[in-house]
Amino acid sequence: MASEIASRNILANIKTAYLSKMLSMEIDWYDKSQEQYVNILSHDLQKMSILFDSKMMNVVETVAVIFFGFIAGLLLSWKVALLTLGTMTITILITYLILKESKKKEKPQQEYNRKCTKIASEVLGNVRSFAAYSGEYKEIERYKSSLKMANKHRLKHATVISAGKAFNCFALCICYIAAYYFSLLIAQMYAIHNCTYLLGTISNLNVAIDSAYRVMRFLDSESNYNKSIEQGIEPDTFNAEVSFRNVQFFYPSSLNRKVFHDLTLDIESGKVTAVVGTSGAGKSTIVSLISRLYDVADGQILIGGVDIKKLNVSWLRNQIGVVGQEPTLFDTSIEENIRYGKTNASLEEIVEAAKISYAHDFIEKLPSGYASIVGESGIKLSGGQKQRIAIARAIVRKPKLLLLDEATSSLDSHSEGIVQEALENAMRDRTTVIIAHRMSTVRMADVIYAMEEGRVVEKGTHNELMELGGYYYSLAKIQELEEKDQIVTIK
Ligand SMILES: Nc1ncnc2c1ncn2[C@@H]1O[C@H](COP(=O)(O)OP(=O)(O)OP(=O)(O)O)[C@@H](O)[C@H]1O
Repeated sequence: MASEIASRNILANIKTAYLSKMLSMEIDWYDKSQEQYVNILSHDLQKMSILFDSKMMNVVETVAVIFFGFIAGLLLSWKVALLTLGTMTITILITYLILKESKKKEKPQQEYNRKCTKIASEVLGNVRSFAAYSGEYKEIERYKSSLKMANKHRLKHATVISAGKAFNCFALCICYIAAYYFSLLIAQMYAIHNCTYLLGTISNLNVAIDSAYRVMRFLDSESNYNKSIEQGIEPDTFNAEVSFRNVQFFYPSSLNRKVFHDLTLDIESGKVTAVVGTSGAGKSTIVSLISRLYDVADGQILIGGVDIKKLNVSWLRNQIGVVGQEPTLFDTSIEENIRYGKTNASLEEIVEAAKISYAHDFIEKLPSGYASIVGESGIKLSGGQKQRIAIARAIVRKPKLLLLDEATSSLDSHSEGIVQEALENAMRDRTTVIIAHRMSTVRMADVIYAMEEGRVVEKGTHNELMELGGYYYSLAKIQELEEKDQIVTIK
């Protein structure tokens, strides 16, 4: 039993360390190797657990049986028949009770295991969102506590089963030994049974050792992200002025394709800057670089005049609010979903953020209000409602810089209207960068950059660029035609 407790704890620690390690990796690592390591999480950790399987503990039981065998042998004489009958009756009764109790204990254990799997898949599937909100540590804690609870219940369950097994072994010994007057035979039979089991698992053992080797090698590998979390300066104030200076960039997973050759652009503090362009022009990459999910290959990104590489990553991300195309909601309450933006936010702050993002009214109408559970990936809410919660999450931290990456593009025109209003409310008195396909969402921007294949081809206000009659103008006209086409098709 003690070895069972120890082995389960070791396995739980390895699982937590593995998830923590994955979350401590740079985003580019995810682009390259996440799939491979998720496989390890689901495959190798599973296989490796054979090393900690309770059946392996039968070796311990064998020793116990031999011991009890000798004790029982000493007791034998004229009471054999009575002893056998009595023991059998008690055994059946105890087995029934143990089975009943073990069923009860198994349920919570399974529930916590399911919770662990859910947390791991939520976290790994939305790693960019967690990085943006520095939420990985909170998740590791959640995973750890669920794993701890699963193990606690597993141990309760194992205790009941082990107690039953121990009693049955004892009872069996007494019965058989009493019948045959030959204790060692039974002990040997049991030992042979366990050896047979060990032989049967030899091939699995090889797989388990192999898997354990891979898991340990990964845990031993170096993670460069941790260093940057601890390093870097944290200026007293955040000046939301961003400058891209001759930036060259390629994604680590496709080194042969440069996204930016020589990108220079300025985001002025307190203004709304929009970036438009065809698909693949590099618009979203700008958002990833400002959040420092990746580092530039050459050139510089300056924030408030300081090279982004000199700033502390967590501090930087805490100053930024990001709203992406697909809102990432987690299967917890609305309140907790908004709190992801600021871990220590009070309920008042959460309500205030929800009011700004026009989410408060619909939240209040839900039966449990802010305590309503949103379901897996926010399934219980509409697209527009989810996006308004995502906006509340982005602004609860009162970010100096707001990055909106196609924040309305996945919505239908009805939801788009209200979300657009919520965004305009959120943008007030903030430096904002809008990445958008649709011209309607960028008209009001102070500056618009039109991009094509990683280069800025035009810069100006909507009116200036329309008058210019160039790239932006043609994008706007194409869109106008497409929208008309859609209206005709719908009619
Ligand atoms: N994680 C990644 N790994 C490798 N290449 C990527 C990655 N993300 C984007 N790219 C590539 O980088 C280029 C710029 O992508 P980006 O997403 O910035 O474009 P975009 O202008 O935002 O496009 P869209 O409007 O379709 O979202 C594209 O060629 C894209 O295929």
